[in-house]
Amino acid sequence: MSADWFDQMPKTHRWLVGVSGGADSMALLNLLVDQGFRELVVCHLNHRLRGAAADDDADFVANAADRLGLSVEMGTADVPSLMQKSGISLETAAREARQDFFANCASRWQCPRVILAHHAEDQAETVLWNLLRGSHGCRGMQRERTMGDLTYFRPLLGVRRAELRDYLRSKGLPWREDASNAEPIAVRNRLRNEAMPLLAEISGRDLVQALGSAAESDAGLREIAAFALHQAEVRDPQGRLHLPKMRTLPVALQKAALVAFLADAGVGDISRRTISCCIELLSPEGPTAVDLANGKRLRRRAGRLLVESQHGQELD
Ligand SMILES: Nc1ncnc2c1ncn2[C@@H]1O[C@H](COP(=O)(O)OP(=O)(O)OP(=O)(O)O)[C@@H](O)[C@H]1O
Repeated sequence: MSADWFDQMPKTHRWLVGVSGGADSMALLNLLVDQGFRELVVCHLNHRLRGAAADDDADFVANAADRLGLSVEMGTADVPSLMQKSGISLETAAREARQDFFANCASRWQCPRVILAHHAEDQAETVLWNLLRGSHGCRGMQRERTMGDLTYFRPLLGVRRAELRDYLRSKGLPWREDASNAEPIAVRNRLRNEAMPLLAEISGRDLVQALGSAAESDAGLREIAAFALHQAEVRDPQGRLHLPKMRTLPVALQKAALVAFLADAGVGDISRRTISCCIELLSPEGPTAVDLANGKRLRRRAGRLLVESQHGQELD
């Protein structure tokens, strides 16, 4: 199971592990211990979403860490009021609360590395959801992703959910079942419980494998594009996009350059539509600016493309 990752990573370094108490993260935790990772900090956030069951999850995780002789970080977040305050979905609020929690754990433990238990089914659902939302490409989660000062690792992206459960059963290890996973409340749950089984039935294909391969191909294309763009020196020393050089590139590479540039500038949700609008900035006769998410704008100025804040200041 992902033996390459477990072999390559330094086992004596400290690592934070995100553990909800569910089967996936319990399997991850025990696999890491089996593989000889010694300096693990088990991090659990109580989202305060499921009353007493959430408190039981927290106790369960704390006890499991204790039995394994590992350090623990327990946090709480008020996800319902976060949703209300910012008008965001439950999933987004929970994810943002977890990111803040991991960032705090990282600074307390002086450890900028977090391991998460996303697996092959999670990857397939992510690709499908991104496709449905109109994202650029068949984008999945990355095995390694740096956000700010923190790097997230997902060594189980190629491992099936059933394999993780089999592993836990074979070792007689318990886990907590999250009742909300079976409820059709969140989009992800509907994709998992309704759309994916239906699509698999209709196509007669292993959908998880097919979507996982699509994500891998997409990641490969992004790597090739990054290499070609580096060779073409499309970024100036300030990191802006150099328009005369951009204009010499095939359209697919122009789009790849825009996607990478916007991602680096922290523009989330880069849709196919956004990229089609931005590509028009390459033409001297086209518009001079395109509105992006969060009040940001992409602007053409003096032969370069740059990202501005809503106050017209250039962003680094
Ligand atoms: N409450 C939490 N505290 C700490 N880490 C979490 C928590 N919830 C999720 N994670 C981490 O983020 C990963 C992805 O979250 P997701 O909600 O998709 O998983 P999950 O359905 O809770 O899975 P699991 O079976 O691992 O509990 C988890 O596998 C785990 O590593």
